[in-house]
Amino acid sequence: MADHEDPKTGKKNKGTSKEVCGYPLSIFFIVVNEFCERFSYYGMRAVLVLYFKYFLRWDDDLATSIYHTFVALCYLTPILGAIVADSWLGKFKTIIYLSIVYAIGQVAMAVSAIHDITDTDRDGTPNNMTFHVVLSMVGLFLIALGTGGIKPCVAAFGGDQFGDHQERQRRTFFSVFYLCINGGSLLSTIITPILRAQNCGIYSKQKCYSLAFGVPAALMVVALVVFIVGSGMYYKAKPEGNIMGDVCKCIGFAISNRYKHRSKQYPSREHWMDWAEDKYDKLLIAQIKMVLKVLFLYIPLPMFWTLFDQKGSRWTLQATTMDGNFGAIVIQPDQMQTVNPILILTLVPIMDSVIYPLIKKCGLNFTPLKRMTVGMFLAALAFVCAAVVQIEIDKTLPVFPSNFQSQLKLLNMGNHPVTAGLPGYGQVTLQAAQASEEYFTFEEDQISISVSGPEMKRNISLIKGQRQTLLIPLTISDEWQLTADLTTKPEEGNNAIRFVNGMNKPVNVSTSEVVFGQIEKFHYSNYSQIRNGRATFFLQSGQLSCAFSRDFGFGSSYTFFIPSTLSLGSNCQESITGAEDIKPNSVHMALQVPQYFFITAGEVMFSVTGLEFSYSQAPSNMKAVLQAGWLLTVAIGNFIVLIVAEVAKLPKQWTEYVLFASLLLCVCIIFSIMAYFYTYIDPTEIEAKFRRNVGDDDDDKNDKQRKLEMEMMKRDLDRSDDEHYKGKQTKM
Ligand SMILES: CC(C)C[C@H](NC(=O)[C@@H](N)Cc1ccccc1)C(=O)O
Repeated sequence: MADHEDPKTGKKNKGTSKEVCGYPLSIFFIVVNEFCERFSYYGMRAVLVLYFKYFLRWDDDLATSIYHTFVALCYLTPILGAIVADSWLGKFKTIIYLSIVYAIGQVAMAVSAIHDITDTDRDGTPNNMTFHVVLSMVGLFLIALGTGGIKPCVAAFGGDQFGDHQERQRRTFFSVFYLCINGGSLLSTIITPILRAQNCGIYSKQKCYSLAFGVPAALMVVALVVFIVGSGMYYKAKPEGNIMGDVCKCIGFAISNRYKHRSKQYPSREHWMDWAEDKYDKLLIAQIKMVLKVLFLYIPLPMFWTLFDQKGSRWTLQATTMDGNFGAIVIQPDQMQTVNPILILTLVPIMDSVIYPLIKKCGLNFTPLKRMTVGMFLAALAFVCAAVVQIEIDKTLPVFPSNFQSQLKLLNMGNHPVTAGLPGYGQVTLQAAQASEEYFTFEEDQISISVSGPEMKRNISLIKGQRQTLLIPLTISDEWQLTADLTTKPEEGNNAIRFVNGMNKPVNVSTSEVVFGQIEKFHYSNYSQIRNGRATFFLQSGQLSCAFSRDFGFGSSYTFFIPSTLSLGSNCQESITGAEDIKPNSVHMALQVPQYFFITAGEVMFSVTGLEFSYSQAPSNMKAVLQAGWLLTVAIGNFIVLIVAEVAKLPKQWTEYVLFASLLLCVCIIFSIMAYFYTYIDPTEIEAKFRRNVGDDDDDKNDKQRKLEMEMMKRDLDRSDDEHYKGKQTKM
């Protein structure tokens, strides 16, 4: 039997697997597994909302709530996976079984997105939507169970591969692990939207969601195979029975025993958990103390994730009000999110090889808890940057009417100039086919407008809180029309475009992608969304057929007017005029880079460190449980986003950013105080001391001596130093 194998079990001992450059070879399989798994998870997530909206045909509200519930579930299930791993199956088997569940879930999603399965009339839309909804919900549930369940196990299992002599390598492993997470997620968030945009199908070609889910499913199978291939090389710590059950019973006993002995006649004990000593093993009590100490420290942490997870929601919404034209490339608002993994891939190596060593060289002891505090501070700073950007954006946003106001624009549909008298604004002259530059604001419910050339006078009813355009007709006998205009910026950085037909006959308008439909004479079309860039519009009315092109930025709204003078042979490019109802976004998306930089630098300091900290401070039999505790802070953070957004309905977005920054700053101060009183421990050392003591039980030591030793150990546990971080007593 090889000397790196346990003589009793024949299994590998910790830190004794084949090494490459001082690293156990087994971790190669673990990091590749993580890369593929994260590709699978983030790739599927990237197209999920669109799948809900355009395939299942759900409305925006339902799509976003199911999406957030799914994400929250993914961070709640780690606790299940961790309990199963630490108490029953062990991490290796848990990862294998839950990965199979996960892969089945991904395959279910891919199958649920094949429209041909229920498209009996072959019109391109599924005929039995229930089948697709049920299958996709089952798929998502299995994925949440799988991804969440294996998450705490994979990180802890990776940490397990290192021996006590490989402390430095283990820390590097957690950085590489984080790089793999972000490498996988970056690639998939770029690739799966491209796959989705393809057309596929047997009977009819539709957007290819099945491929966008199928590739992540395949990657999950690859992740599983890679993990199994490494099987012979892993150190597999054995689960120690129903540890979570024992922990709960032990805590329960300590509390009830303390209560029973509440009278002053009983001497107090150093720690409330010491009241369990009457019944429970001292080692178990020591391990529970370690876990509770860390979990207590985690209480303020969800606030970090509350800010962090707003990248995907609030910040993406902010980007929709910005200009994403970077010259050679145009960035869509949701693509800004890829800045995070890109920065992670650059910042992690820089931090590890330049910044941290430099800080060490300066003689500063930059302990994990200090790093996490700085990480929180940087995240708060990111939100201050977001607030500053928001203030800049607000300056460029249109002023929409309040609930006590209404706004009106005028559009002269005639061939001659007209002068309109508006209460409070005097005389406004409009050339033929011209619209007023701005909206006029009124507080009245009704106004009287007199127009000269031809003479007309009308009473106009206005709607509070609304914007309207008054179409001034060609002749007195024609109808006066009021359009309902937008009172919000168009979504997702698109441009809202509509047409007013000033001709005496209907006209059809379309682009290669959008059909405005037939617009009756003197009527207007609905708004249609046009993406940024150049768009060409085709007009067709009887014999008349022409086209004109316009360049669009982001978030604008235009009303294009088709004049009555347009006829066969007319040049549409020159004849069609456009009124700018909402100006395009003018604040550049590049201004979001500083906030992304600070939040990502914060993430590197907070999350990468926290991952390793959760491993290093956990007792050997509760490594996965503490990883799950760490991930639980992410789940709670996500819930806080929902609650705060609902409760604190602030009038201005920038004030909400400042509120979040201030909350995190307060939490950061509280955390730094808590961290100051935290003393790092070496769980292996403490556990070894307790075990040694149990082994020595047979020796004929007198009771007094043993009691003294136990006392010293207990004190050790409460005050122990972390030699890896300083060598002397290290706080914070
Ligand atoms: C929240 C998780 C505990 C940490 C980790 N996430 C990340 O590393 C993100 N930077 C990944 C990402 C990718 C694309 C867009 C936004 C974020 C994880 O997933 O394990």
